[in-house]
Amino acid sequence: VLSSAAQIRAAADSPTPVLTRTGFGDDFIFGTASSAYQYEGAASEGGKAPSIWDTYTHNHPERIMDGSNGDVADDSYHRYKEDVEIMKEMGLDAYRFSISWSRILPNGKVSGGVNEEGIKYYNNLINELLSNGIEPYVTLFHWDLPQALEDEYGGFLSHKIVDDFVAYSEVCFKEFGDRVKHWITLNEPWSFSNLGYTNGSLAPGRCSEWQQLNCTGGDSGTEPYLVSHHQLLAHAEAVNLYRQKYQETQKGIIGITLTSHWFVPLSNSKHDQEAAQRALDFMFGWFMDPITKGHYPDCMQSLVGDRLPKFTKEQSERLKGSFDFLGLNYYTANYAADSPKVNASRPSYSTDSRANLSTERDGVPIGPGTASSWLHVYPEGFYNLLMYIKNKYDNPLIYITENGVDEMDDPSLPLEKALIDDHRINYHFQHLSFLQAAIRGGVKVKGYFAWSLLDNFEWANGYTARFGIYYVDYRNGLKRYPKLSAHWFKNFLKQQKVSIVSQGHV
Ligand SMILES: OC[C@@H]1[C@@H](O)[C@H](O)[C@@H](O)c2nnnn21
Repeated sequence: VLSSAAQIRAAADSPTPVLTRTGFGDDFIFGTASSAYQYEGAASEGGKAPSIWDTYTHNHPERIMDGSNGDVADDSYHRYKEDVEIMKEMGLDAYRFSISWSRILPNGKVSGGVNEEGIKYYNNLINELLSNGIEPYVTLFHWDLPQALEDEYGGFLSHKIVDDFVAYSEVCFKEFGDRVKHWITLNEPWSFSNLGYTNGSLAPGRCSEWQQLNCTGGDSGTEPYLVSHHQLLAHAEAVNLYRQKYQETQKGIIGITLTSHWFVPLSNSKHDQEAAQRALDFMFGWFMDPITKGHYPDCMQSLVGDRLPKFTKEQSERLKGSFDFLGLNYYTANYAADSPKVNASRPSYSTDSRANLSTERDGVPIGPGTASSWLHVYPEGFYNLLMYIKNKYDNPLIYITENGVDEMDDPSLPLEKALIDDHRINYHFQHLSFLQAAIRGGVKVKGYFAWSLLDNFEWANGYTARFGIYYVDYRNGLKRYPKLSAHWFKNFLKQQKVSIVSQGHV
């Protein structure tokens, strides 16, 4: 690892480090990723009913940095043709987007009726992509649960979600499966469980009272584990349905998108090295172990005890191998230090791992900071995580379904300055370089989706954090403008050699 990391860092520092598209192989696809609530807008249009994100942002604008919401977002519901034209002009191969469950099934269930306007929108989007030579990669659930299911039985807190998710998935397989050949059941079940139910920073905003985070109820020591358990069961049943009823005729592949940080021991002590492994198990193994081995990681079973739900034998069998490919989202790394003491009277997912996570060592950040407090740039963690997955989980087929970086929205910046994003070019150059090294190291990665094509609604950060390679002018009709990184990506995709750019590019 070090030799590769050192080699790549040296290459990046050399006068003309270059990266070429051909270095990834002819069957490697490049795309950009998005999600329904962050892009579509038309939140109460076209027959769509509220999702928990509509409710959360409307009832708790104080929990969003700029008090904003996804009512309009990037208005991709109306502007998708313009967005597809941008993708085509850039030479992108694929587009990852999610389907809004409550746009297809307004009350969450088939019995409540299918919204034909919703079906029509996604058919139009899929057809527009295909007619422009762009492959659709479709996520079924990207956190925007129908509010009706949250109201009826607490959403993913209840086992009832499994049947409703499978029924919703079947509507999508039936309606779009003749053209959609890459399905992702869930986006980042870790984020939905941990951020929605441990610290309540995402919808539905639940956590223990003692956290004093103004949550709407909840228990940080039990609900994250219940929600993850039901997400895994829902995922496995949807995959089974696809394989039993649709895969033979539709010939698509289905997977799940998991996210993980890389974890660096805070010191070389054995305790901190073991803490880094526990942190990986609690973030990535929480889901990867069940879908490869049929059970949770040993350290979770021993440290969480009876607060960790158990799989039946049948559920374990259903889960094992329940993916044709792994979608992997990588952004950053943390330091991990052993933290043996916990307050047993205040159990929480965040302390169960006995690993204290941080983004600095002796006051020095693990990497350059960004507009998101959780995101520090650590490209070699990408290589390390990929090699770890290859070696520990039998070298699965992987698509990088998200990788990207943001900058703060700065209303005082003139537009031409706001479009200069050297940091984003260097972020993608470095991560693509480490990705190429991992592929040379035998990791089976067949695609890379940058997060994101457009600036968009960044959850609790609202529109204050910009992740797009295209700038969206929210103060002037949502007009799209290519940032420097869009030109860089276009050159890269057109087989031209690309490099990092010196800071302060003019
Ligand atoms: O925060 C930037 C992006 C979000 O906008 C995506 O919705 C989410 O899938 C994600 N996971 N990690 N980072 N991200």
